[in-house]
Amino acid sequence: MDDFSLLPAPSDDDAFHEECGVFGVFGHPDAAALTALGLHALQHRGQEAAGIAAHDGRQFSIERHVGLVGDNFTRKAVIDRLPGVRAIGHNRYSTTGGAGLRNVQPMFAEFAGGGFAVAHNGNLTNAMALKRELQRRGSLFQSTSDTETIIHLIATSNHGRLLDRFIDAIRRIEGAYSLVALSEKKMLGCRDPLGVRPLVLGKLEDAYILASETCALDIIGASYVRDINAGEVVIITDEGIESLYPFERQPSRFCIFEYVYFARPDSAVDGRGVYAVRKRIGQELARESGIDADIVVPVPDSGVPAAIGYAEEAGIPFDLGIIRNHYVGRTFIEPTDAIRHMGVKLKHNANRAILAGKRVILVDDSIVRGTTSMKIVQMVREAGASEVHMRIASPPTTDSCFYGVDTPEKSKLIAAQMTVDEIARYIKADSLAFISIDGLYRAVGEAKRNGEAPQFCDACFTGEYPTRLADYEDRGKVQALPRLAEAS
Ligand SMILES: O=P(O)(O)OC[C@H]1O[C@H](OP(=O)(O)OP(=O)(O)O)[C@H](O)[C@@H]1O
Ligand SMILES: NC(=O)CC[C@H](N)C(=O)O
Ligand code: SF4
Ligand SMILES: [Mg+2]
Repeated sequence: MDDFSLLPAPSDDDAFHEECGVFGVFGHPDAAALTALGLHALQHRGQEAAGIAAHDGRQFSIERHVGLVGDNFTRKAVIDRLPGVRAIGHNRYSTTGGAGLRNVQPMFAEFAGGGFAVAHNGNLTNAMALKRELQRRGSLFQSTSDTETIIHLIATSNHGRLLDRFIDAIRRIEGAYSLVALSEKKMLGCRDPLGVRPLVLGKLEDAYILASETCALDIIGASYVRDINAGEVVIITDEGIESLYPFERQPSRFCIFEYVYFARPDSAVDGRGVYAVRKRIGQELARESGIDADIVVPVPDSGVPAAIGYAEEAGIPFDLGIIRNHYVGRTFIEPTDAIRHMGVKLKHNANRAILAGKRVILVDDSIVRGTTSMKIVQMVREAGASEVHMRIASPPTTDSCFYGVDTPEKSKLIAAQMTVDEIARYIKADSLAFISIDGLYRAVGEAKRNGEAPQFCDACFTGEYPTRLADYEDRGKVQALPRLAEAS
């Protein structure tokens, strides 16, 4: 029977969740410690689990833990168990397979030719079809993650050298992947042919660094060299760095939502500074849907740069009318149902002194289910605001992501069910406006969206997916459970 668990598990939570972060160091005596720091800088990309694999020239060692980097990779004893000048690491937010330990990355395999560890940000859209085929040919899967298919494709490839086997494998997978891998002699970095997920190259003294975002280079004092290109494989050895393009070249389709929400504002991804893009989104929003008001208030933290841009463009004062509690981890669970239904203000609270009697423009990055916006609008009104206008720094989210972002299924996305006016009534805002898709493209530096050949992946706003969705199209045909019950 087939395994439905390879389909992205739709999030049951309120919002968009993060994806994953990858990091690698080749040629530094503190490789594992630097990797722990890099993963800490990338913690926003995934908080479920983290792992580091290192190689000391003779053997691999690996540590994988459920939980945060800071809770598991700060002790010297842990870093000492990861010796060597080469290491790779991963922060996980699961998109395929459960959150249990067997799916935590990096994944490791003992091939006939040596050990191999791989860390993956993204999500494969044909992993289930490949898994079925591989299982029929005898592959024994140890996890329910999509990433493991890459390992079996390498193991069963007809090619000889590991690099050729790796290339053979990535030519068979579809979807989104930024990979960092470690073999006996090499570190590999690679982005899928459309470059949906980010990956940058850095240098620290003689060491090469690979990271999802530049903020992970900054934390270790590494310099930014360049982005890995869409469809590029870089091979880092003691001799230096080489690059290959094993796919037919095609225009890239970087995830535009990285600029809206996922990436850290102090990062540059795919060649653009995230903070500057977010401010420009706010400016575009103010031009497109400006309204008379007394203050512009961000929904912290993700709404802040767009709100600053909005306020600047509109000439309306910016103020922190909502304060965020920074100690609310993503995993805080309200202790009882009764308390959960009270809509406890765990994360945000109104700053009454700022809001009372004011006409308020609230700026947030996105509306997914509408839960956050509804709570915040109510909170701002209860604090005495005379009007509440909501402005959103992305177009309506109408479709799910299959490329490494954990989104609710389409039926749970409020913008897939309601018009903008209906959403405004639902969240009880005096007015509501989303940035237009062309406004978003202007903010990232394009004149407008090219409808024939969009410059980015924007499928969660347009429903136009840049790849086939083979597993999703097959979803009716398969069984619903992984064979082994998983703790998550
Ligand atoms: O419409 P909803 O389903 O409520 O989701 C939308 C909210 O989800 C995200 O925030 P989240 O609270 O996940 O994290 P953040 O603190 O990083 O903004 C996003 O920034 C919106 O505020
Ligand atoms: N969010 C991600 O990039 C997840 C990577 C991979 N699909 C997993 O579930 O482990
Ligand atoms: S569907 Fe949305 S979140 Fe997913 S890769 Fe495309 S733009 Fe990014
Ligand atoms: Mg938010």
